[in-house]
Amino acid sequence: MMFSPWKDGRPTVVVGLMSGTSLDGIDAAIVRIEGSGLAASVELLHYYSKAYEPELRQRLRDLCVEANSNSALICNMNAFLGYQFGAAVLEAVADAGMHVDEVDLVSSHGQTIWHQPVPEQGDPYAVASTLQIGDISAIAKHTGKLVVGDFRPADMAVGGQGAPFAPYGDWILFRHPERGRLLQNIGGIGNCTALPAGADPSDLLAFDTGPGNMVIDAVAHILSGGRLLYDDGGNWAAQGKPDRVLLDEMLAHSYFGTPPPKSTGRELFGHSYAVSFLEQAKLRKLSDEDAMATATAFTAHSIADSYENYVFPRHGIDEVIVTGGGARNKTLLSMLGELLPGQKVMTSRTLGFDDDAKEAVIFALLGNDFMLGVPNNLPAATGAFRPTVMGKLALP
Ligand SMILES: Nc1ncnc2c1ncn2[C@@H]1O[C@H](COP(=O)(O)OP(=O)(O)OP(=O)(O)O)[C@@H](O)[C@H]1O
Ligand SMILES: CC(=O)N[C@H]1[C@@H]2OC[C@@H](O2)[C@@H](O)[C@@H]1O[C@H](C)C(=O)O
Repeated sequence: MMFSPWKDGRPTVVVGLMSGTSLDGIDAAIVRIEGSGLAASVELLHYYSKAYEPELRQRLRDLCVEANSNSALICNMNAFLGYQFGAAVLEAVADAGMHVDEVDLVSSHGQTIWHQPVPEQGDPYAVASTLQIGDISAIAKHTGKLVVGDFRPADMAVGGQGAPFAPYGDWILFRHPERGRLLQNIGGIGNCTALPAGADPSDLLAFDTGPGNMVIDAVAHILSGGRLLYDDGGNWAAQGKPDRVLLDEMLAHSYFGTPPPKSTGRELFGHSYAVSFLEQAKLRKLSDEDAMATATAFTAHSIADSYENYVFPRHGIDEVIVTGGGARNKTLLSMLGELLPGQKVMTSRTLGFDDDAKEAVIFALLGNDFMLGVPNNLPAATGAFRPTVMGKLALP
């Protein structure tokens, strides 16, 4: 079964949907794509984002915590989010001043609620697994569009981590013939892609560096009594000083000593991590400002240490390009700049690319490849033992 416009080799208009681990909402990128695979070229036509309402965000946060979650809640939310994603597609198209008939495909990441790339030890039933919810049939029936989604399990089924996928788009969007670039996304989790000058896809090195905003957000939320969802601009952290002793304890986490490929999520650095961090901060009598500064320094140091340990020994890097919501945290960026004195640290906006849209653009590319039967995982990034076509299709 081959659909137009892929059958005729025409450019396609795809709505890529991404809902990240920070649980902040739905990003939609409407793009025009020509070609496929790593040779594709992509033009961003419109970017639209819709924040989750606070109650929905809280329910999703609960779904990610074993003690607060159950199968009935997950089952319901899978369908509910499908309709939310469908509605977001229609809103994005209207916001772009386009008609839904102009769209060929919707490609949806879904909302990760569990990601376990390394099976639990000692359980004979344990395998690598990952769960992104937001039913693609609900999106397809709501929008009347073909929908591709549920990409990650396919990579795991061929031995990969099911993440990170960003390197695929980083290579298409940011590779440079003369400059070595290090792309650092700071969303809920931090993930990086090293693109040596004139990189070949097999030279790529990519992995999750650890927490992005996840710990910072949780600490801001708890310390503000639920008033703040994040530390705007990093202003709160800027008023404090990181506690070196606590920071060193945090950086001794086994995740940081594990060489790539590796990926992580709320399972390691979610709510319970933040709660135990705050218990330690209390024992050490840290002020709220110092606790915020320590949580922020934790992300900055985990990123810089990852580069020192795994990237710089292998690749020449000239510039570090930061994307994701963490690019708006000035304190985090200045800490990162201080820890990387030999590097030019900049945001992707400096290069004229709207960093908020990047991940949604990448999922549009992955969905387009799926429709052509083109392998869309990057074994160099995910650790898979072979390339494969990732995704599943729902008809309108
Ligand atoms: N003005 C701001 N100041 C500080 N931090 C901000 C600001 N705006 C956004 N952020 C941070 O960025 C986060 C959202 O980032 P982003 O949308 O890139 O994450 P995500 O895509 O959900 O996560 P991931 O990339 O891990 O899947 C917020 O939760 C917040 O911590
Ligand atoms: C399981 C999951 O949803 N992982 C996300 C998350 O957000 C950042 C990091 O953790 C990355 O591994 C991934 O998303 C991006 C898009 C990726 O696959 O590269």
